[in-house]
Amino acid sequence: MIYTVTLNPSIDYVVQVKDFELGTLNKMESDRKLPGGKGINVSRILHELEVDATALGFLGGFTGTFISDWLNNDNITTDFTVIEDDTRINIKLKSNEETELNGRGPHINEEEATRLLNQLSNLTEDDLVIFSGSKPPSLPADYYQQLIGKTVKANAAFVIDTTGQDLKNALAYHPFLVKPNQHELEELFGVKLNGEADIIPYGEKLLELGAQNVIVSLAGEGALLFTKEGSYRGISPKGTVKNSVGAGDSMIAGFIGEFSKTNDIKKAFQMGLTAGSATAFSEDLAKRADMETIYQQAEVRKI
Ligand SMILES: Nc1ncnc2c1ncn2[C@@H]1O[C@H](COP(=O)(O)OP(=O)(O)OP(=O)(O)O)[C@@H](O)[C@H]1O
Ligand SMILES: O=P(O)(O)OC[C@@]1(O)O[C@H](CO)[C@@H](O)[C@@H]1O
Repeated sequence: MIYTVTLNPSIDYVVQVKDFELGTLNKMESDRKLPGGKGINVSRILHELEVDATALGFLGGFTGTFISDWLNNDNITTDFTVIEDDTRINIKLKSNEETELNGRGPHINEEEATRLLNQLSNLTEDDLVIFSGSKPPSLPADYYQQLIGKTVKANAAFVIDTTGQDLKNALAYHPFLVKPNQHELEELFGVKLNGEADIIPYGEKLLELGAQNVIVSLAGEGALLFTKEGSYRGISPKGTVKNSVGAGDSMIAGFIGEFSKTNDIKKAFQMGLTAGSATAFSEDLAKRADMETIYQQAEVRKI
């Protein structure tokens, strides 16, 4: 079974404003509320790809209810840990540029944190857990390490899509996949990277540090995949970008979903590129039909 873990879900409040101006009254042209949080997005795309997965994470309050109702309505399997505090609301402001305003996240008490940890006690070696996104500040600093410890103890595989120290600490436990974007890779190693030649040594370094597979995603420029057997350049389909929120999550879901069906790393990468781009070309996350339409346009070349 595949599990996604979202420690910090959100309602994504997507608002469209024409020529947004700071310090004045702006009127929305349109607004919509979507269930968000990186692992939840991964679950939604896996569901589109007809791959079974269960969404875990913390949900609470009226905002939490909105998210669980929405996912239940879409027949997405969930087993959330219910908390007392309200799940956050993140603002995605679309104007001449895209601006994001993300909350820090709710308070999570010790009993709630333990409850989610205990859910991982039932993992087996047939399971894969996808840990995605930020951690509310009230959780212990080593909470991701505790979750990964439980996963590894059960011989289950894991993917981690987060930033900074949590990502660094995870590498020694041999994640099946990590997927920093260029900015996250630069932050991780304290460097500025210009182009593929600069990026390649740092992608390889993540393999040396313990990751089994590494994707460095480069938005419209596609992505690079590093594996023990070789490296690949991924070229994304071209299209009109409507929304970049969730493109990275879609890429992870496409990759893992396809790998779980075929065990073929190149096909998995092609589907990762496809799902990321299909989301970038959609108002919300991609639908299955969007992915099928552009799959052949995504290219994978050996470096
Ligand atoms: N403008 C775009 N045009 C085509 N494909 C895109 C575009 N933006 C993203 N993608 C696809 O989605 C993948 C992931 O995007 P990106 O590198 O922006 O990830 P990310 O920074 O983790 O995204 P986010 O945090 O917005 O979810 C890219 O490798 C590419 O395949
Ligand atoms: O604060 P985090 O967890 O890093 O990111 C949260 C978030 O920006 O990521 C998703 C897109 O990837 C959105 O649905 C959500 O609002």
